[in-house]
Amino acid sequence: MSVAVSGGVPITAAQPASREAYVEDVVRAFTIATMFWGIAAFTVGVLIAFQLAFPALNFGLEWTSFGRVRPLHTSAAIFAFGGNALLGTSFFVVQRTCRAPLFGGALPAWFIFWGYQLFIVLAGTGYLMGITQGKEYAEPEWYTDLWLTIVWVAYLIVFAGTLIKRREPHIYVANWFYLAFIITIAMLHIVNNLAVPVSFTGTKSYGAFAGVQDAMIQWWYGHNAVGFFLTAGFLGMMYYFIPKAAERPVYSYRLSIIHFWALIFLYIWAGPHHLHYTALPDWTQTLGMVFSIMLWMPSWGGMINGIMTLSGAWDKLRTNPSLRFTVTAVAFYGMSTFEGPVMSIKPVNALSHYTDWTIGHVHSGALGWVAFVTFGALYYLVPVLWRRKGLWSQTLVEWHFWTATLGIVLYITSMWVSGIMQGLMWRAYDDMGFLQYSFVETVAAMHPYYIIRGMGGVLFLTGAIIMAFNLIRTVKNGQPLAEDRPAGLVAAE
Ligand code: HEM
Ligand code: HEM
Ligand SMILES: [Cu+2]
Repeated sequence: MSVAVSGGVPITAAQPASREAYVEDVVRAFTIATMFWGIAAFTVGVLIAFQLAFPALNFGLEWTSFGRVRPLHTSAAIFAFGGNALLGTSFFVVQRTCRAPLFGGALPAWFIFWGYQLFIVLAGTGYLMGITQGKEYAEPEWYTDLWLTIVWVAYLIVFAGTLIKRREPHIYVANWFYLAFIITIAMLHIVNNLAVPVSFTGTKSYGAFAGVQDAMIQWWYGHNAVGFFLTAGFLGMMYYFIPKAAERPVYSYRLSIIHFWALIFLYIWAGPHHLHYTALPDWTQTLGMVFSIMLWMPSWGGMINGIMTLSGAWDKLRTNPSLRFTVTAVAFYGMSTFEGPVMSIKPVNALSHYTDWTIGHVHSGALGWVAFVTFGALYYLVPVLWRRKGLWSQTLVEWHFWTATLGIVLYITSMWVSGIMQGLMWRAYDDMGFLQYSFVETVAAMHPYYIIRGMGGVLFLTGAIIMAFNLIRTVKNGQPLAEDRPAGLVAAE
């Protein structure tokens, strides 16, 4: 079936496959890396969740303290788990929708794979040793940043090169989103990490910006890391894997183009919603708020397009393991992109900022959207890449789905309650005009919610381990496809 063919000469499966083959070994490696880093990131997430409930788990050591392990979690989740998923699926999708093997063949792709893993290890080990720039989601020091820049440029060349030598007249919409992700992340990474190293043999550097300009650049980066790493790239995934699994064309091609450009144009301006009530000029904060509210529309445009692609194929939701996850992911995407604009409204942010409400918002996006869409992609990819008839166990998919969903619900609801309670306790005054609660009283009040969140994390992690087991079994014991389909270039798919 072809989701990508539009216009031009219709290509049929009968057309002889070319001698060239898709580069698939690297995609298989990225798939394994995604699974591996996912479990690592969730495990560290569970650890820091329980550290907040039981400080003894810091073990009194600097290397295992919350302050060092937290960035390990965020980077492992976003860049190692999310990043490997994005790189791997983008290489899979761009080849099939362009009917062209990767530009440059397997070698540059392997360089990107190992280069990216090296970046992850350099970053992670640095954090544990206390090497950090102190910028959230951009913690790695200058040498790691430089290395990532080299790998990323190679990635851009391979991806764009494949698009250029495509054999399809049109560039399928998933690739638009992947390309926007690659280009924008390059720009954000370079500007936010402009720094002068103290020496070439040392790890320390000083950033190019200072004061409020530094804050502005950092949150221009941070917000757009959400917009382009955690959103645009994963929308690319949505636009390939939902239509493929549903065996239906995208609901509206026109909507996909409109919400693409609207998303890109609006996201870039919304960063100041991270700096409400700071030294940032007031008009800038209002600008960030207005653009955030407008962002609601293109976000929901994407959600509608993803969900409506199922119209006429709703029954597949029951039987197709991949769709189950991707469609639930899109629903969570809709939820977190509704919550985000609400939280960007200044009086709302006055309550939510610094509280667990933000943490809940983050994880409804991270667990519900980013991780679920990735799980859906993995359930689709593994049988295809390893030429298996289907997954080893449908029942285990069912178990994964429900443990993970329950885990997310526990995580998000406990953070809503604790976040709003935290915000209200901080601002409560007594009759005499004194603060009603000391800070430590608000910390103690959080305790039960931190335990609930931790248990949610355990469920989510358990689900991921079930998935890994099922996928490994699929590779090892799954029924091979009767006819080993050649990896040659057939009709764009
Ligand atoms: C088992 C699953 C997970 C658990 C238990 C977990 C737990 C946590 C905890 C306890 C924190 C620190 C909260 C605080 O400082 O108060 C945190 C922060 C964070 N996590 Fe997770 N996490 C999980 C999965 C993920 C995933 C899959 C992603 C991304 C794809 C992610 C992204 C983040 C981010 C971005 C932050 C920083 C939030 C902020 O500063 O506002 N997490 N996580
Ligand atoms: C229309 C879409 C969205 C808008 C307008 C939005 C808005 C916001 C706002 C206002 C905050 C709180 C800032 C603060 O008080 O410090 C926030 C935090 C955050 N959001 Fe969103 N959000 C959106 C979607 C998403 C999605 C889909 C994800 C994840 C996939 C996400 C991830 C995050 C993260 C990681 C933070 C925490 C940043 C930090 O302080 O470390 N957001 N967002
Ligand atoms: Cu933001």
